[in-house]
Amino acid sequence: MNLLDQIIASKKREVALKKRVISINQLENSDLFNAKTHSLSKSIINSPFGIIAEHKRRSPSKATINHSLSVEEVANGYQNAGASGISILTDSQYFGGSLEDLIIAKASLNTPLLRKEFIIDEYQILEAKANGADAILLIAAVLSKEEIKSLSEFAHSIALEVLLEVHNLEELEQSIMPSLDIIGVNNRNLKTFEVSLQNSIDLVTQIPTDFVKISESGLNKPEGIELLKSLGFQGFLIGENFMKTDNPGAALEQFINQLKA
Ligand SMILES: O=P(O)(O)OC[C@@H](O)[C@@H](O)c1c[nH]c2ccccc12
Repeated sequence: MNLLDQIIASKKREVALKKRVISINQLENSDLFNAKTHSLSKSIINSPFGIIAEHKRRSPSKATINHSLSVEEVANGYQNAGASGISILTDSQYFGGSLEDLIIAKASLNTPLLRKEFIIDEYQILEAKANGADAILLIAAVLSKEEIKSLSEFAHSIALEVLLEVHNLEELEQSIMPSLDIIGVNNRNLKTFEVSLQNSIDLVTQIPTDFVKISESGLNKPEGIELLKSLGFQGFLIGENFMKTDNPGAALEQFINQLKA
């Protein structure tokens, strides 16, 4: 079993347990559930570089990245630096995140928030809304076409946008459908952790124009962003490059300044 299979197997157990602790009714009655959402896709297109900056304490491929800063500090730093969106990893077992991180980020921000999670069940989409997310991630590598359809339509029914992550042409062709807002090409293969910008370069022309296009993972050089932008990407999801510093917000600001230069 590869790591991605292990993550999904433990996610299934986690969701089953959580359903017994917090009911759907409780989620739907939470204050944030009925709060107005902000459009991540619009925020990306309305900005010259559309950077979604990620809060990420650790990852299976890198172990510790940054455990010393509060999510509040990181998220505020990102917002002040001009992030178009902020991605909050909520998986605890492999990434050291939590839904509480999302609530804390939401409390001080008006930048669109992405719940970064391995979503396999509608329950997690309700949780995303109840904890302040504006958008959810769906990963094509772990979902069937039918699942992507029903989960994305469900997200739209509660005013959340959907980022679909693909890693190769097969995944893209199988899963493209109108109920998606943003298509993200992951440069990291979640099964082997290999990173290559070539994934983004190869797939960009295959993504229909009606979707916002973003490139994800392993991005750490302004030149890479400029190249990908010239090929048609409108947004960029970046975590480790900022999180590995003592001041992720300042690192983002510096990165954006280099892009403008
Ligand atoms: O830290 P990086 O290399 O800049 O990558 C950010 C983001 O793309 C990555 O965390 C990610 C992309 N898809 C995911 C799916 C699950 C967990 C994490 C991810």
